[in-house]
Amino acid sequence: MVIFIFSALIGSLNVVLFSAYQIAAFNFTSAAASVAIWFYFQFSRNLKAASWLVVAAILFNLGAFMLAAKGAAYSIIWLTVLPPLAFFLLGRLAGSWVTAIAFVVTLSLLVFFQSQLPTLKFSTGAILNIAEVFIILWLVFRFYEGSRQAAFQELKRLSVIDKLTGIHNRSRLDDLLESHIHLAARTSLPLVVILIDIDHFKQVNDRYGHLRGDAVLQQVATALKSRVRITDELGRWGGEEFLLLCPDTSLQEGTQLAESLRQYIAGNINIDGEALTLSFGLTEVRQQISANEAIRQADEALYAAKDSGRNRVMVFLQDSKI
Ligand SMILES: Nc1nc2c(ncn2[C@@H]2O[C@H](COP(=O)(O)OP(=O)(O)OP(=O)(O)O)[C@@H](O)[C@H]2O)c(=O)[nH]1
Repeated sequence: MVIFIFSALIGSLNVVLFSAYQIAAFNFTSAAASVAIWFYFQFSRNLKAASWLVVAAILFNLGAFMLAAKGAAYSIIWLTVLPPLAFFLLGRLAGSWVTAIAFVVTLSLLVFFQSQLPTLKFSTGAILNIAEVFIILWLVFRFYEGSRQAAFQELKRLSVIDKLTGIHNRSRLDDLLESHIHLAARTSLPLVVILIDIDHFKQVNDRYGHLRGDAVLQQVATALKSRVRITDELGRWGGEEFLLLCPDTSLQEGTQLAESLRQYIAGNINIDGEALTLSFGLTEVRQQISANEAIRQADEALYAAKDSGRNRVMVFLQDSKI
C-alpha cells in the first residue's frame, strides 16, 4: 500500500510538474502492480512470493525510470533505495544477491552506454565512485539485516524461555498445554499433566538467601529436564512450581516417572546435608477439557500431596476424591 501511494504520487507529480508522461506511465504501472500484489497476498497469504513480486516491481520501476531518464546523472541515485528494501523483504541471503546483481547490471550498462549515449554525464571516475558507494551500501545493509535478524531471534527465544532456569516459561506452557490437550483428545493418546512443587522452599530463601534459592531452582530444573523424555515438556509454572507435560503416557507410566523423579531429587540434591524434596500432583487427560480444568485437577492432587506430608506423588482420580 505504501508503494502504491508513493508511486501514484510520484506519477502525478511527473505529469503535473514535468509533463514526463513516459516516466509517469511507469509509476502508474508500478502503483497498479503493488495493488495487484496486495490482493494476491490477501488471497494467498504467501508472504515469500509476495515479497519477491514487490522486489521485482521495484526493480522494474527503477530500471524503466533509469532508461527513460536517458542517462541523466540524478537517475542513478534511485538505485540506493534497493538495498534496504531487498534485505528487509527477502532476508540476508536473497537480499544480498538481488542487490549485488542489480548493481552489477546497472554498472555494466553505465560502462556500456558511456560511449553510446551523448547525453550521459558519467566519467570513468564517477562510475568508480558509484561502484564504491554501492559496495558500502551492500555491506552496511547486509550487516544491518544480519544484526536485526539475530536480535529478533533472541527476542523470540526470550519470549518463551524462563530466564532463570532456561526451561519453558509460563506463557509457552499455556500454549503447550492447550495444544497437547487438543492432541490427546484427537488421537486418544493420553496426556499426563504433572505439577511439581519444591517443599519448604521459603525456608531455603530465609536461611540461605535468594541467590542460593535461585541456584536451587536452576539445579532442580536441570535435574528434572535431564530425566524426562525429549517429547515431554518441562517449564516453570511460577515461583518454585514446575509443570511437566507427558504426551502419549498413561496414568501408570506418569506415576512411575513422577516417583522416579521424586526419589532422584531427594537422593541427589541437598542443601548443607539436608535433602531437598518435591511434591507431585498428577492428572491424566484423555478428552477435550479446558487447560484451567487440567491444572485444577493437578493442583488438587498436589495440594493432597502437601497436605499428607509432602515428598510424595498424588494422583487426581476423576470419580472419587483422592
Ligand atoms: N529464590 C527465589 N525464590 C522464589 C522465586 N520465586 C518464588 N520464590 C520463593 O518461593 C517461596 C515459596 O514459598 P511457599 O509458597 O510458602 O512454599 P514453600 O515454602 O515451598 O512451602 P510448601 O510449598 O508448602 O512446601 C517464597 O519464599 C518465594 O519468595 C525465585 O524466582 N527465586
